[in-house]
Amino acid sequence: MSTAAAIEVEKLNVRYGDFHAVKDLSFQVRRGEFYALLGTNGAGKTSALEVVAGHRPAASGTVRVLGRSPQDRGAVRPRMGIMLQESGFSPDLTVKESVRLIGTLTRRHDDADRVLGVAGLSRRAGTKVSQLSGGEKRRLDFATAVYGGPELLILDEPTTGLDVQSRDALWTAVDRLRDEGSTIVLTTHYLEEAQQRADRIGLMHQGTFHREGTVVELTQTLPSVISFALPAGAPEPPMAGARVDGAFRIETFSLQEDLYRLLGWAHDAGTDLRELQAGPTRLDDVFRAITGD
Ligand SMILES: Nc1ncnc2c1ncn2[C@@H]1O[C@H](COP(=O)(O)OP(=O)(O)OP(=O)(O)O)[C@@H](O)[C@H]1O
Repeated sequence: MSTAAAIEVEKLNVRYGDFHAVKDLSFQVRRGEFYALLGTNGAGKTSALEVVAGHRPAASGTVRVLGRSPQDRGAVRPRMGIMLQESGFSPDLTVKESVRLIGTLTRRHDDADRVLGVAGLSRRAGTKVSQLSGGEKRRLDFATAVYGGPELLILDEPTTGLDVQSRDALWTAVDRLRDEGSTIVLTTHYLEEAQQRADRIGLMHQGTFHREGTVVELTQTLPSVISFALPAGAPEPPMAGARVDGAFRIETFSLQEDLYRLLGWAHDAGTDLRELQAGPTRLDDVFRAITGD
């Protein structure tokens, strides 16, 4: 395995008793890359990231983080920020104390007030963790993950439960870290978050990858769709397509070309293309295709 990668996972297996949650999963995240691990509920994303974070042992397989074993916490934790789905803060500590404690435990250095500002928690600095709302706890998780501007940032569903402003603030902070060269690994069920930012995406279902690639590589595996309706008595359109409830639905890998042809035909025939819709394949479509829904 090369040491140029931020994360190297090879044939990772995670088991819970008899249940095989992650099956022979292999992937690499390059340094400076934004990598999104997407998938269905229970696909095994968190289980895989917990191994990468050093929180869970693998049943088998090899995992290297920044060239080290994730179990080598003394070497890895100062360089890696982690926001998993469940935080383990002491309820009696204040927000600021919690951030400082994580800094001490991970041996990362930063200005606690700066980080609380980034996470929108400045006014909550002296509040006990037990008195935070769900969204505020999530922001505290984020604050501790970005404390010290880590080289590698792991974000497991970071925006779940956050209001729009908090989400925007989180992405601003992540984008800044990325501009500074940090590697980002994200899981999310908001596919547009990944579609907008990820350099590459791994799509997981039932413990393993079904696809991996850039957004363009993933979406070009499925056709785009052109749909429209025609007025009564109009001639047949120039390309074959399915007819659903009187509307035409044409699947194509040459969207622009076919659209051009269709518009030319409608113009020449003097026909309206009613409710015309045409759009590139979205990540949601690829996602639905792998899960068979
Ligand atoms: N501690 C555990 N004991 C037993 N089974 C578990 C445990 N943790 C997770 N699982 C099971 O392993 C599978 C993978 O769970 P995991 O949390 O890794 O999925 P995920 O892809 O992160 O899902 P989600 O998108 O719903 O968060 C699920 O079927 C889950 O029920």
